[in-house]
Amino acid sequence: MLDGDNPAELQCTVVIEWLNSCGQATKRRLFKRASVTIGRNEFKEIVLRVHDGKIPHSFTVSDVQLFNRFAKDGKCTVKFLPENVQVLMSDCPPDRLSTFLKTLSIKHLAWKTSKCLGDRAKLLACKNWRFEAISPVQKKDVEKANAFQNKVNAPMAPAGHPERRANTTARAQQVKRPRNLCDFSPIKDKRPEKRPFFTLPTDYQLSREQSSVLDAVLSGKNVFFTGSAGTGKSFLLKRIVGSLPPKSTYATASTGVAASYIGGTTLHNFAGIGSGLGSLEQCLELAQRPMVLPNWTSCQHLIIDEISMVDAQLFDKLETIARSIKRSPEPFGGIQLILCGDFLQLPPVSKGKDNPKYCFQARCWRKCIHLCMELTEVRRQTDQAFISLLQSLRMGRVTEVVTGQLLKSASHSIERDGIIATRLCTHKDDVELTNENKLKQLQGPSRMFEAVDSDPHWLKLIDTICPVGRLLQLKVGAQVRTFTCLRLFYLKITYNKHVSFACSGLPRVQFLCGVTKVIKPERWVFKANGGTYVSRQQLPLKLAWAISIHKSQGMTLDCVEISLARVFESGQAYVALSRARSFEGMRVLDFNPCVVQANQDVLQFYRKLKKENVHMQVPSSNFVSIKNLC
Ligand SMILES: Nc1ncnc2c1ncn2[C@@H]1O[C@H](COP(=O)(O)OP(=O)(O)OP(=O)(O)O)[C@@H](O)[C@H]1O
Ligand SMILES: [Mg+2]
Repeated sequence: MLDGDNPAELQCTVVIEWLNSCGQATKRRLFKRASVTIGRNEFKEIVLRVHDGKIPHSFTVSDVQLFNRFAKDGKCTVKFLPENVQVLMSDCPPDRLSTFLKTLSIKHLAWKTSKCLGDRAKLLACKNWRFEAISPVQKKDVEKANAFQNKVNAPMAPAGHPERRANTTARAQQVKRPRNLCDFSPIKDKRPEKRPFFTLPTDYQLSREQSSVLDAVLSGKNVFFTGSAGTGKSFLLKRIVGSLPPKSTYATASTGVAASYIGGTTLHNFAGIGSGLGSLEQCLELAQRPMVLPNWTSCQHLIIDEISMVDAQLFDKLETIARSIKRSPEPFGGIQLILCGDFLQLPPVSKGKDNPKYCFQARCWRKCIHLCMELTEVRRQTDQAFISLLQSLRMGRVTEVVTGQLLKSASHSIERDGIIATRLCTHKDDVELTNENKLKQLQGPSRMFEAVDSDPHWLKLIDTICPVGRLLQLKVGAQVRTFTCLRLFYLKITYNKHVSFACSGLPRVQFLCGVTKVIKPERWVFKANGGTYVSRQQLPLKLAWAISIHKSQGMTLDCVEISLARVFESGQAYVALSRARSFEGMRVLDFNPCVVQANQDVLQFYRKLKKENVHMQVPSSNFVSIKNLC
């Protein structure tokens, strides 16, 4: 069971170090799992308490340094200057750590604006030691913290002016900031003056149904959650990744593109079993190589996105490997599974097999999954008529009205400002051909940009996970999509831009909104096996006249042309059509109702889940227990 919703409490590994005047630790205590809580003492001062269920250690947060450079990896250190003690926290769920630090920062600065008691007054007050949990951050706390920061940053009043003293006191009270390390208060002088330093800690909001999935995951259950395209499954997965302890959590997906959305790696790379087509013994041997074994031994929470593309045989193999390596008879060796995807989208890749089986048809599925949940609210599209059209296509139902609408869309004029719609193709060679031809048709010389990779040994992995290629050829007028690194791995994609070149030789991209920007190389960092970090530095661009439907799974597109004549998989047409944000932004070429197919086994599986739901009469209609199913 992991910690709940309290933003002033964290469950993590803690080391407390008592330092001497040279900064060396004279005493050290390790708490493998402790709760760190922000509270107040009997004098209403802010206190940080570390408790592992035995004797608590409490430190007053008066004069502190905070080292939070690695907060996104779930690590940070708080140094208490008067006591010369530091508390090192690690393996914190990154999102929770960020909220915790923000709460600490606001409460601490708000407290600094109040009247503090001196040591003598405290002695005279003769109060008993007390620790009470801190109240949630209120608007007034934020206002006080902002007022304090404004005072610190205000220009110095002239000597002798009454405000001079106030400035000086606030500056002196300001949290000490070590060089080259940012603390939890915003960096001084870099912000426009009028902007508040803090706002109420509002995490990006999950819908009610998304929250109930998160709760189920945090309660430790093995969860499979599904939902049609655009219901926010990957959005929620990112939040789940940020809410689990990083050391024991592995975020994976069946494809490299999907993995990069959630800041993870491919399931194959995590498992280290090559293609997974070898015998169980061979796969087990591969999984026990020194570079791979730590993945398995440290993994306690395994996340898999786009589960519809994971083959049943592979899932069964992984389950056996997990039990064997973990030496545990529990399903999946006791690893918590968080699986996500829509089985009515792309099926597992056949790799020579005639009829690959879906993951839910795996022998171990039933014993592995405790809960199946469904997200029902579509977030990608807002037009209800378009959402209904997509829903019937998902179920493989193509009425005459639907056919008529899709045929009509062929005449949609979606090009804007000379930008051609991105074409979604069924086959990879069509994509390459389209992009190459379009580039060739442009006048003028081309420029080649080569990536700088950290380690050629990991080239294959980098090529699979990194959204940008090693070589990028561009010409003036090329249509590209841009990828922006957000945080350590997450990326944001923007489409349909035109290229020219700046004097520096770097491409200048004109965005759809009219803004023009010179694009500089970015660095993508990935975790390879054995905990090594590998990276690629390259321009965050890719040619975007065409993308394959397989690569587009998980994307949202504003301006898209879809060619469905060579559809070869069930769910493929639905994946392509459901990428469009709006019906008006989509043009379907050569539509034929027979390309829309929903797999009968999947439909039956979903029907069973729904039926069970009715039997159980669970109030929330999307909450289903897997018990007695399949
Ligand atoms: N709670 C939310 N608040 C704001 N935006 C959201 C929320 N949930 C999802 N979205 C947005 O909805 C869009 C679709 O979300 P997402 O890509 O996660 O859907 P999905 O279910 O994974 O779709 P697919 O099955 O196609 O992969 C994204 O633009 C995402 O940012
Ligand atoms: Mg998704």
